[in-house]
Amino acid sequence: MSEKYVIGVDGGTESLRAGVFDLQGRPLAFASCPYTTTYPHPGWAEQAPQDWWQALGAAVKGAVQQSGVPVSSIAAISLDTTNCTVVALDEAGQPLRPALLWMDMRSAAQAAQVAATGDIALQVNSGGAGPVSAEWMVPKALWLFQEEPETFQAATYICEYQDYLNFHLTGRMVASISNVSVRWHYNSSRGWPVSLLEKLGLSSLVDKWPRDILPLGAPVGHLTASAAAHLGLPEGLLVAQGGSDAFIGMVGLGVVEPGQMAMLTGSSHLQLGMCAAPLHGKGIFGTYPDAVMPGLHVIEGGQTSTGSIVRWLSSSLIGEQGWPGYEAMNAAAAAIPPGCEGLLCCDHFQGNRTPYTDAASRGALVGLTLKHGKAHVFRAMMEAVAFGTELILENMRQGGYHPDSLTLAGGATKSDLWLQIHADVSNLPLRLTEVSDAPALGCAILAAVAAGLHPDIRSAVRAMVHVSRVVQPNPERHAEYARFYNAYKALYPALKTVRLAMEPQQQQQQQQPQLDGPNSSSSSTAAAAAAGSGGSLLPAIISPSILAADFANLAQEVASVQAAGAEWVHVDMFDGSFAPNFTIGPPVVASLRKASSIFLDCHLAVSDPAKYVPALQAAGANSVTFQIEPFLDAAAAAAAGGSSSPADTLAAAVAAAAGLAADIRARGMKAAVALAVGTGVEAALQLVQQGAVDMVLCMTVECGFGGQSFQGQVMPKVQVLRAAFPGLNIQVDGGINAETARIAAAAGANVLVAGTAVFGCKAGHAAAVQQLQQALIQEGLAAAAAAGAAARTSAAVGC
Ligand SMILES: O=C(CO)[C@H](O)[C@H](O)COP(=O)(O)O
Repeated sequence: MSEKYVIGVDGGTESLRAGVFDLQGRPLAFASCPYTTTYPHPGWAEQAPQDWWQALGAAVKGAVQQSGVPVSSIAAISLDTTNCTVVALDEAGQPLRPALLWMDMRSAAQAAQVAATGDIALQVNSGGAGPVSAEWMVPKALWLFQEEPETFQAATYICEYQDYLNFHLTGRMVASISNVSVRWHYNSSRGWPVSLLEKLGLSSLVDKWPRDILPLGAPVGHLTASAAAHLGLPEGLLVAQGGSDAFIGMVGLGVVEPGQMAMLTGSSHLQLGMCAAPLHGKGIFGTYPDAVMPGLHVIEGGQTSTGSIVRWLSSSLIGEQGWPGYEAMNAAAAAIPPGCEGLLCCDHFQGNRTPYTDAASRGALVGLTLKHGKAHVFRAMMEAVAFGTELILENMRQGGYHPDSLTLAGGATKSDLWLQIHADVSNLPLRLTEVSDAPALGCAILAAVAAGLHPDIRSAVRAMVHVSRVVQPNPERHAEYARFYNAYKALYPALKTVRLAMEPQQQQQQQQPQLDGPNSSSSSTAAAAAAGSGGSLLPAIISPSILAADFANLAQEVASVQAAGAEWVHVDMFDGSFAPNFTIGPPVVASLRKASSIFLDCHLAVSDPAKYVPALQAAGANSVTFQIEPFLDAAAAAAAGGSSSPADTLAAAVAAAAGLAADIRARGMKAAVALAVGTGVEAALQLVQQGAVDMVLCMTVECGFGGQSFQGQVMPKVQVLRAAFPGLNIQVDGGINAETARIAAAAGANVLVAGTAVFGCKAGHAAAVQQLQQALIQEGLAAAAAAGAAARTSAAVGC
């Protein structure tokens, strides 16, 4: 059989690049063709689809010509594009207006409307905590619907750059599973986000989307005569389905097995990992089922400014005259020890995508002295980017995803020093592959699979992706970086406080509730960071208790408090035995889960909590809190009449409670322990010390009924826990209102459960949630100011 070749096309932001590859993945030739982006208004970014088509023809012809291979030996072509780049097309596929490029931000208001629906489809934005990005399909289509209704109505198709090209190549309108899963809120088990669109009054959008969704590497069709003439290829040539550029890059990097993670570096960093099971959580985008490999899920993290910071340093700050070149800078920076002799950088020059999802966050250089030079700044920036990556990975690990390696493509691979810093900080091997143009190779792989030249994607990857180098982490360096990484983690909450202090009052009010910590499912505030948490990423969370809600309208009540800014709801489950009331069981939790993506914070104030844990898992609970008293009572009963010391009895209770907590966690839920008003703090201290629980609930009323008065005598327990564990989630529940919230926050609580104060608030749920958030924020800011003053005083004394 004569040699066969495939073409991979990467439709990027600025240009389209085509490559001709052999079946071992070796590129024979590449050709690129640029196109123009226009910015008609601030935040808008548009491209002309006709330009893409011209660029495709020119680049493919150029690459084939340069490769020298006969066109008859080309077996298939596949392409990826930027995403989500939205086009509105008529029946013939002609654009009705310029395309809204992926980075187009005009639909920010629509994105907020999408987020306010609280629909289950939004699970892929930080586990439902959002925010929704204006870059994505539904906000962009909603903008067209609201702002250009005539275009929306006239459009036969509202789809992607990808779909436009495939339609003109083959005459077939199909979507890629990759694009629709990652940016259209499509879910391969639930289908189109029908309930989301219904809530937006946008149900007609589904009819404008391509009807068929193809997996990667599936045949789309064959080149039409006119397309073949345009590309200089034979009519009838097979076209294989590609998808979103970065996600196809995963294939080109050989990232197709669970645990593997791709890191695409350039002006930004994108982390894309393969997971065996679905996973959702704060600060995590995805997981997207089947988006790349059938049966696997893709997890996504991202840093908005990475290579761009280094470029800013060289071109804007230092300038051509003073910049000795990357080689010299790398050599000088390599001679500086980890931690840059006290210089620490925050890489958020363009905000933070994950884990904080805070567009307003900003960069910083902290610890500057007259000794520091440009090589220190250069290294501090590289370290900051590596710390930012590690924070994303740490957040993913806490959610249950453990990457085993990073496979890199892009600009960062040019610096050996930067690679080693990444490997050391994250303690992971870094793999580099022979073909750095991973998206184009990914397309070539998909083309080869569609043509039957390799049996499936995995085999094709084995044959066509070759690891050229592995950078191993240095465990000693990893340990050395721990201190600086922890300092980096303290930067975001500290800088947020500084930023708020610099902003006008009104802006502060708007921003404070968005101070998100990555490891919760909540809005968070500066309060916890300032309340003695030592700069940890502790969130501040409002968890309205549905005990005070209208039980006949629970779904609406929950949607309403979520829209009001609460990202947890507290579900009190009393059995009439432990607590003198009989409330809700797992079936209600299951119904709530169907209706909402909100974080379900379930409190089992029952005599036998273990009995309900499997049912709560099946129901979709996110967190299970159990009372410690049944364990204390059981241990005391077992010890009665024997010779056990009180310490032994306590240890037995703690061991049994830790066993239940482990079971809860093994089932994928957070585990928490609750203390009744009169119960001492010792067992909780031991459970936290052992790392057995994620949160301690200090009840501030006796369990049973809402509407009771806050019992302030509980606060010393909160203070003891906070002093011992700065990073612990401490919840208070009972009689919490704006006034008592301040007392609890000042003591160190960062998770407030409030029933009557939220559901009984005459001014509405939003006003109630905001009041509670403000109480936390003001306590936090006051504490931060005090901490800052103390720090300034000691520095002055030191002088
Ligand atoms: O657990 C509870 C009572 O056992 C309730 O969650 C708690 O009391 C909240 O209600 P309120 O804010 O009305 O006091």
